[in-house]
Amino acid sequence: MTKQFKTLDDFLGTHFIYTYDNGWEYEWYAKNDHTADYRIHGGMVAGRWVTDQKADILMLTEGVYKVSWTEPTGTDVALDFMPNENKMHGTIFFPKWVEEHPEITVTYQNEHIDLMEESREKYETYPKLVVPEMAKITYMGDAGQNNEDVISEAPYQGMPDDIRNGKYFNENYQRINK
Ligand SMILES: C=Cc1ccc(O)cc1
Repeated sequence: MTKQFKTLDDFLGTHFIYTYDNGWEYEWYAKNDHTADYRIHGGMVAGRWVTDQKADILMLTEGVYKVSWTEPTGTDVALDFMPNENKMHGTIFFPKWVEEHPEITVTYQNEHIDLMEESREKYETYPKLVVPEMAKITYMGDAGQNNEDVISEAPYQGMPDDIRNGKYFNENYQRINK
């Protein structure tokens, strides 16, 4: 994708893959002006995926976007995207229990909201683990808003490469192998 990002509308509907400087690889989709979907390919909670997470999404200045939300696990997230520079910055605030039991969160969260809410009561919250990292954006795709095909299955080994190599979506940004 070579477009210059100028407005909030330029950002909404964009699908990203990026690698944090600590090596964690994430995939994130601006589904609409108040919703995000994501998949985690590498790092402490690799394998986790989430759709329809409510988020606050705004443009801070031309081409710079801020996204923040709080999750059923108690994890808080603040992301800053600078797509014109192929960079973003993310800060993840993990409750202590996610650091100690990451495996509980490695699933399609939407089908296990009760378990996330039970776990955040059962285990400890503090001290939180704060992970602030810069990331390099390795893929951007214009998926359009409210595209349910973007994040529609669990992550698998090689998925980011399939997406980057044009093997995952057709010309209408629909998933090829359904
Ligand atoms: C915990 C979720 C999460 C999603 C995207 C991202 O870049 C960081 C955290």
